[in-house]
Amino acid sequence: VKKFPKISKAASFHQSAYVLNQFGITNGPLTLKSLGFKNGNEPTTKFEKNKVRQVVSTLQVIQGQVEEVKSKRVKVKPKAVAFENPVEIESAPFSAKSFSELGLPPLLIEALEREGFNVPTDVQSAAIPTIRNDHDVVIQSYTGSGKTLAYVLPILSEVGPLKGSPIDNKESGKKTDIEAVIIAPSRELGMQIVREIEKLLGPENKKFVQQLVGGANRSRQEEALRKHKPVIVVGTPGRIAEISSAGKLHTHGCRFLVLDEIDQLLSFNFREDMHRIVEHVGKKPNSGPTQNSETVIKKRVERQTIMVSATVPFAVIRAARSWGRDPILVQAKKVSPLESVSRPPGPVNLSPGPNPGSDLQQSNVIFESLPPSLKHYYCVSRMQHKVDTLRRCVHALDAKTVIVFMNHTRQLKDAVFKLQARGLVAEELHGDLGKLARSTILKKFKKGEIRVLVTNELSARGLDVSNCDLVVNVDLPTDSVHYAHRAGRTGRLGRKGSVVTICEESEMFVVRKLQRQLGVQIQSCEFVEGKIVIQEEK
Ligand SMILES: Nc1ncnc2c1ncn2[C@@H]1O[C@H](COP(=O)(O)OP(=O)(O)OP(=O)(O)O)[C@@H](O)[C@H]1O
Repeated sequence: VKKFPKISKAASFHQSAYVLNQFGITNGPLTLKSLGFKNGNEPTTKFEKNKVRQVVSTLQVIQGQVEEVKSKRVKVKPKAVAFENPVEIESAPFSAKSFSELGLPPLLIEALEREGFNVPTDVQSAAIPTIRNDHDVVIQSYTGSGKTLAYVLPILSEVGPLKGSPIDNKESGKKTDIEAVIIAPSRELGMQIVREIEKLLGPENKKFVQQLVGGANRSRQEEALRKHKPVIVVGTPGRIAEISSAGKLHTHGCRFLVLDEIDQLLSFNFREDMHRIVEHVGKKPNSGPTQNSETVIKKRVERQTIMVSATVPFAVIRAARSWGRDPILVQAKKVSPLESVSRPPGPVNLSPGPNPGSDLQQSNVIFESLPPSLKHYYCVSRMQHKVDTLRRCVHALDAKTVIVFMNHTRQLKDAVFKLQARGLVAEELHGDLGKLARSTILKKFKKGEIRVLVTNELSARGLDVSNCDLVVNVDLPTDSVHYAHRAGRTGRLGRKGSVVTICEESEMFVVRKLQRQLGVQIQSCEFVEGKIVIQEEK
């Protein structure tokens, strides 16, 4: 290996990249240029310098691997870096103070300001430049940290009416192809993403995004595709695959494919539809590859794949490697090659078996998935007293907006009946209700007209009710991934929130297991005379 004198951070970066190249373990397009530095020159701004520092330290970990392999003179093979030794970033090099620092177009910044979004969250600061520089990514950060805008903003900066100046956009109105496909596992989540995009587009440009979720009228959706010619579609896997197979949705030239809640999209019931989607969306090359010999960057001819979730079990890493092109793992204060993530210790089912989520149960949740501001408690109660304990819990914590999780619809309905009988404004939300009833209840809950929403796993993922201050598990979640998503309905975007799990004595071992797997303290508590009493653990 040729030795390079250490001149500067940028040069050191090139050295790392060069060494890695020699061993054939470059992480694809992770170069200065690819991260947005003009011509790969020495970075000048503070933001650019921070980026280099971060990328250098990321690559140094891999370089360390190379050195180790070299000294042992064994066959060089990409080797995953154990995650116990992650790339630590001292400060937050990607924390931008404003959206304009991230190079978003002026019209988009105007729209953000109009909607009251002034400062990007950490994960947005990290994800936006990485996606804008053409990388496939896995975005992982805790619930409620703003992952939706982390991918929506780079898409809107390339696609639709907000991408350029008003003058440029006279032309862009004529574009008719689908340019971004966003997949979400549930109708509710899909609609929520659509609303987030519509808010930014404004009433006059709403038609640029179209929902294609299941449970809604398919012919109306097809009619809207024909009539409005949207550039972004958001939908559930079944409906998108269905309309695409019928030849009514043309996505071959699509530039972005987003898989939101990717770990859930990997479950068995979505398998066929997901297969069709990843095989078809953006698969038609629109121009031949061009290669720049200096920087070894290939111009992208296929879609850019963006995969998102708060929980990233190893199954996601595997899927991302096969569906994405050298994907990069983007977290709140860290950007690293996906290669640096190794399989967590313990048994992991590597074959995509028939058991949905078997991987989720067997492999650890390998990243922080819970907001740090959350407080976790558990309270022991007999089965027949659980609803009464719930009621006392709501009063003791003086919670105003409460989401309660239960596992079985019949018991869920009973619980709502009991709460209402005791004077609490409570409603049920589950899959047995019609779609109209579901959206009406959700709207009322978001407006604060319902104090306690009793629901099941349907609402665990992605549901964004910003002022939810308490989550209660009346039935235990099936595993730590489900706990994380349920808990994440509160404490959104740095707000305070509490999670209370009501369990029987015989279930306490499950709570301890959750505590270990998630790396959080779940304190024992009781509700006495309208107050919460926290008990010291023996
Ligand atoms: N930069 C920002 N400034 C203010 N509010 C923001 C910003 N980014 C996102 N939000 C708001 O924060 C809330 C949470 O965002 P979002 O739903 O995207 O979180 P998430 O990380 O996807 O959560 P989950 O993992 O639960 O799906 C939303 O109401 C969103 O509008």
